[in-house]
Amino acid sequence: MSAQQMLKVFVTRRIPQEGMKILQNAGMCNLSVWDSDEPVPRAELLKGVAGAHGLLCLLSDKIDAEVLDAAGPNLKVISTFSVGCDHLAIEEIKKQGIRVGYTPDVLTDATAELTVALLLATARRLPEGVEEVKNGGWSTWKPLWLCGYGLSGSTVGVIGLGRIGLAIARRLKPFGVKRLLYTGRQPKPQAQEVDGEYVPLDTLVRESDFVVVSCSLTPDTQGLCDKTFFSKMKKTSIFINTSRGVVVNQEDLFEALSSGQIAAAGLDVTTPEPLPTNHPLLTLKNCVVLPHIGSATYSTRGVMSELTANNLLAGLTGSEMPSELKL
Ligand SMILES: O=C(O)[C@H](O)CO
Repeated sequence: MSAQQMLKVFVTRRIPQEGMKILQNAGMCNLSVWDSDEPVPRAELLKGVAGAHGLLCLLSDKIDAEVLDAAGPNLKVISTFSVGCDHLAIEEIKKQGIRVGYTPDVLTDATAELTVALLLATARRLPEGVEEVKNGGWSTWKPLWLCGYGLSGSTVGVIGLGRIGLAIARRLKPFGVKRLLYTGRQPKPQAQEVDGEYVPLDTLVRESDFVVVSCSLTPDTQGLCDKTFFSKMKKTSIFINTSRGVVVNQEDLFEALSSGQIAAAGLDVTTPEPLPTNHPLLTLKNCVVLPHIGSATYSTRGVMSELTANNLLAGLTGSEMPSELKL
């Protein structure tokens, strides 16, 4: 391709080299990269995207009408380095005939593993235990010290038995989980594999010892876990969220945790991200907060990078994408 025919691509962050190599070797992209580990400032995003044919973005970039306007009519494809697409103004994007690539499947295992790790860390109070060892709080073995809750014989409720929800359920079952409840828009045939019982949300919340949120963020799930929701949970139950922070009303969660309405919570996602270090949730011993690391294994991030690059190239050439979001 001649220099004039090269297609402009704006990449909003430094991404793993697997994807960068694919873009560089394609020989059709005039690449402009926000070469930093930190998010691109809004003004730079608007400047960088101007005239672009392709945009490779992250979940921390809000891609709305303003960005699409700044990009102009060349923009053919947006490829996001994420499975979640709630940062994209889908209706606007669809109206403008822009294709969207995303990264389902490749991060399912990593995210499910992290969810199990977070659930166990929260239920068995691992961060508290580690802290006590360091600060001299470990005086001797005591019968009731640092006791938590186990999965054996328990009821687990998964909100959203999609790819990741099912992978979580699959991993939890061998811990001796007695009942596996799930909710969602409709029953899923694949739930049979984990003996999943499709129940109304109200039943799931009331009967589960562990409530695991694994749904996508939609208008229906935004703020789903609120005061009423927490008030129905058992006092001994554990709440886990590895989907999106906005699914939870954090003030209501704080109240539920600090009043003893529920036993503990483990969150890999919050609102905002990062959660300010003076946030009330961080003052609670029974709340374990991680910095959105569900998919953070080296290999997963490498494969996500590859897939994001291949989606982008397919969008630029008008061919079939490995993973295209159906708009
Ligand atoms: O949407 C995603 O991809 C996850 O939240 C991070 O990998």
